[in-house]
Amino acid sequence: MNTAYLSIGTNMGDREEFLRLAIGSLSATAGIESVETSSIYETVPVGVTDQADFLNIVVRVKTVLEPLQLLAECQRIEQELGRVRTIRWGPRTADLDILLYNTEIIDSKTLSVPHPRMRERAFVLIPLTEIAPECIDPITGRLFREESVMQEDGVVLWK
Ligand SMILES: Nc1nc2nc(S)n(CCO)c2c(=O)[nH]1
Repeated sequence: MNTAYLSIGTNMGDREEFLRLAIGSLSATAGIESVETSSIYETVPVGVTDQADFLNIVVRVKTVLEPLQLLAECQRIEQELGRVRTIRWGPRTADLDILLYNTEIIDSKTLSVPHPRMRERAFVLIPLTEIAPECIDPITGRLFREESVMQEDGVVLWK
């Protein structure tokens, strides 16, 4: 059994409903045995800042799926929830990013793990360290909570 961490973000429509649907779809996916979720955080947009605030969570999944199979399922769920890739970094109904897969380091055209921008994203680090405070960066060998500067501004507990 493998352990993967995913970041889920949404800033369009009924944001909480999109999170609920994304979690439900993950739980119903063949090969995903369990889904544990962090609290929900409301977060200011990073990247393209003139857009609506996001709701973000991090989930821990136990899965027999290989990394690229898990990626395909995340992309399927994004499509199911109406993700239209128009403006890069723009608004989205649901964005599912693979953060970590066991302690693997993957660097391919289609998938980079650990997620290359996760260390600079408080909207990832805060929910990640909530559900996995002992999570270690497979590249540096250090705890994410210690190695990453977590600018907590812009990330507020929603529920
Ligand atoms: N706060 C926040 N900013 C973001 N910018 C992008 S792109 N995204 C989508 C995830 O890559 C987000 C997000 O999920 N949350």
